[in-house]
Amino acid sequence: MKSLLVYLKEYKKETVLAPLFKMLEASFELFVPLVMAAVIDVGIASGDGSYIIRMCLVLIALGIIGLVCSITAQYFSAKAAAGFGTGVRHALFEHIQNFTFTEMDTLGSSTLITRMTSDVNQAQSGVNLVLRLFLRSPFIVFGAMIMAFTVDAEAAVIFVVVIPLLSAIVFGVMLITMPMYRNVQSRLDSVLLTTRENLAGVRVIRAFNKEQGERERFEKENQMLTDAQKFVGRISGLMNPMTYIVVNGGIIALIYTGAVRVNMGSLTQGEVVALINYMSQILVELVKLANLIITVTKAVACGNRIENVLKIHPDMENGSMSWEEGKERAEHAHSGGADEVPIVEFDHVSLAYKGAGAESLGDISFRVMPGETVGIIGGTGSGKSSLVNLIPRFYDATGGEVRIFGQNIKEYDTESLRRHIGVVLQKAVLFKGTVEENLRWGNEQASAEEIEEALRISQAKEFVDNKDGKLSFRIEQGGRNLSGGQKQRLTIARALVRKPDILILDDSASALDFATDAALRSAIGGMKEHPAVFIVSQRAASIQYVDQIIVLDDGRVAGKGTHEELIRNCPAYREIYYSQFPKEEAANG
Ligand SMILES: Nc1ncnc2c1ncn2[C@@H]1O[C@H](COP(=O)(O)OP(=O)(O)OP(=O)(O)O)[C@@H](O)[C@H]1O
Repeated sequence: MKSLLVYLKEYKKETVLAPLFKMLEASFELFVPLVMAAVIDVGIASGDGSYIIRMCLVLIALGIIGLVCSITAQYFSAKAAAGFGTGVRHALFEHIQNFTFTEMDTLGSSTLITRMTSDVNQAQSGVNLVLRLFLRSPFIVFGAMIMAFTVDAEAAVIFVVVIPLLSAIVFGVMLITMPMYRNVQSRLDSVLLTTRENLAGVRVIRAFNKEQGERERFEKENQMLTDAQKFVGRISGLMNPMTYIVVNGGIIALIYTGAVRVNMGSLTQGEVVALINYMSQILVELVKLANLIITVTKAVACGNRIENVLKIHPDMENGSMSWEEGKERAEHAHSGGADEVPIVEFDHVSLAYKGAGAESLGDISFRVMPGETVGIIGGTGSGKSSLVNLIPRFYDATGGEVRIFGQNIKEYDTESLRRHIGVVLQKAVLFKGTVEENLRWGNEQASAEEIEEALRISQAKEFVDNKDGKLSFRIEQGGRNLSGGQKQRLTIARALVRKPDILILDDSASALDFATDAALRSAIGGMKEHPAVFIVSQRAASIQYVDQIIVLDDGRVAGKGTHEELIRNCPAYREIYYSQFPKEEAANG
């Protein structure tokens, strides 16, 4: 939590003024019992009405001044806490943007959402409360004790016994509950994860009649959260009765001692009332302190969870070479007489995901020249997506080397690298906004002609033209007002608007009919500045005519070459091909 306090730096003035005004309020509060004692001992004892009225006016003045101080403190603490929360949220968001896919996989998005929202809110309330109470409450507790000593040292000994006892209870509860709040937060993560999964997959759940199972899963997670909260609540709940018992015991002792000492003539009635008032003030303040400690305990637990995310440094180091620099080097070497340098080269590449035992890719080697089209085919889980994900450096190879223009991909600045790669992922994701806004994600500066061209190549032009408002047609969240095929075509257009040097289509034509898929491939083939294209597909027809096909089987290259070569030499390819085109059909075709 400590390192988060830097986000209060901009609010130094507020962090000083808020506790100071609270202390000022507390100082006025400490005088109230003395004024009341004077009203009883002087005003009432001598029947002096005007004295009583004057003292009552003093009490009202003390109250008003205290209120003004309190409101001012509240203003400063709220300002500092809100600024702190905004700063932390901003830093967390920025930090998460730098996470690699590996970190995102490890942490999971639901815990990151909890940390960005409820954890930050909790830490913010902690800061707000601390600024107001961390000086005020101990000040009143010790101030009231000192005032009690000035009233009557002998009776005040009771305070010396009561305060440490109360402190022991308060701090004891705090120490016990601290780790429990951490547990509560992680249970909250699980509930959010279940909720998110349920909401994201609501159609599938209904289609498979799994509502009951999902309900039970949610209830189980929710029950575990409730149990954890109840348990910690019970322990925290012990604090108030325990503190009240001790304080009321103290008041009884005070009334008894006071009565004896009033009888002896060494204490006045007003002074006994003042002592009881001080004891009550201490009780109220300790209850506030206890609540403060509970809030702070939660805030620290939440702050630590935020800090743990901020402490994660992406294990992917960014290089400094720009795409243009890499390309220039390659061209320079070629014009100097060397062979043309491949735009992408895999040299004995392997990949084992973090936490996964086995390798998902092993010993993969191939070279792709600029403008070439490569097809990647293989059964489900054979590693096709894993392979193409290494090209924009979504993951780093755990063995071997991926090279772009002959340079290790790790030498490149990832931003520059990704600017030249158009990726169309398996799952078409669009954002709420117009068609044009979505396409401009690919390139904000794209001209109207470039957008039209991208729509034409991706076979999306016709359906966009038929939509109300055409490019201004509003896409709903997640693209739910578009069909699967329309979404896929728009995500392809978005990647094309970027005019990439490498275009990766990861099973991104799966929702298109054969004719549209063929028209798409032919339009990509006819592009003026033809990028190197990687087509990942389960359909042999989609990759049959490409320059090079890589056949993957269980993370290994089972074959590499043109369609004709593979039909002759690669049993795995033959099996896939003939399962989709029975021999007679293939022979006739
Ligand atoms: N982020 C990840 N973390 C851990 N393991 C992963 C991750 N992504 C993929 N894998 C594993 O790597 C292997 C290859 O998966 P990959 O998605 O690359 O296959 P694929 O050939 O693209 O499959 P499909 O055609 O079904 O999309 C699988 O065993 C999968 O479980």
